[in-house]
Amino acid sequence: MDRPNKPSAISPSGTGPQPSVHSERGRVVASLPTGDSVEILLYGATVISWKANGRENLWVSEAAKLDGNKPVRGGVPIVFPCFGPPPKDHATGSLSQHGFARNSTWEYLGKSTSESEGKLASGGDDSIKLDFGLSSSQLTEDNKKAWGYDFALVYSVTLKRDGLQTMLSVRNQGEKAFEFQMLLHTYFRIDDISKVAINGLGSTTYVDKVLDATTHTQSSPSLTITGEIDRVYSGIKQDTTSITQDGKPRLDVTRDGISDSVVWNPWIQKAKGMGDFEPKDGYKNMVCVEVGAVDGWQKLEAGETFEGGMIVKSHA
Ligand SMILES: O=P(O)(O)OC[C@H]1O[C@H](O)[C@H](O)[C@@H](O)[C@@H]1O
Repeated sequence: MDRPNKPSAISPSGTGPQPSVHSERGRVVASLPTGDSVEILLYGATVISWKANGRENLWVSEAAKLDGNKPVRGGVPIVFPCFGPPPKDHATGSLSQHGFARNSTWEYLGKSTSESEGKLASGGDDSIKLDFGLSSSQLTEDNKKAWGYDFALVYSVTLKRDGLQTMLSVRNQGEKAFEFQMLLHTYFRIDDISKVAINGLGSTTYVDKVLDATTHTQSSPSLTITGEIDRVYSGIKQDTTSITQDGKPRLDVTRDGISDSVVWNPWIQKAKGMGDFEPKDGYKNMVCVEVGAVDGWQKLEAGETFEGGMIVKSHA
């Protein structure tokens, strides 16, 4: 497949410590001189750790399978080409819930570094971009049979000193148009769900999958979570959805090229029902704020490319 970003060696600019990237045993770990780091499994191209300001920002279940047997319960699984159980009468109808991207093994395409405006005092590079690819030829025979389109995904994960950027590019390399949905199913780690508020979704319409699967409009600018929640917000006007903890900014999630978001917390009963969700009271320490294109379908004609992703900022 095409490699849009040719892997480059990390340039030894400046005199201070340099960013580092290690790739071994099915995972890639990158760190900045600040100590911020990101870790990605080739299985699903799942980001399983993102540390900034000395703090882990992603929640991963203690019982998550990291051996390629099951999508990871936590981190940032990639949902593609269908969200949820696919409708039987759609071209994705024979795929499993959330599609195959999260349980396929991706290829590591390489790294590149750059110096953004706020250059580190040490003079070193202050961002590392890691690219991962998945194309139709890498799918299992079953998935190829279930969704026989010629596609190429490139997932770019950029660790910057002021945040994490993830971007999914979907290219139709075949001759037939196809339809898809995509979502970055991010499990954020938080201290205490009872002290968290989610802002930036006011006046937005959402489908409430817990209540009645019908459309509602959020009246309050600030959402607090006191029980199971599974809402699909679409056509969000504000680019940024922010998570506050104890009234203080904790994480800002900015959508890039996409305008839908899912807010999910399984709460007590659903957490109990998931074999790979541990500890059982872990629902108090996580909230999924997922960005994507899941309202209807994105249609890609032959030769077309779609791009959508997020930029997340973690407050100290
Ligand atoms: O258990 P999974 O297949 O990973 O799905 C976990 C959750 O993903 C999304 O947030 C959906 O909106 C939920 O309905 C679903 O329960």
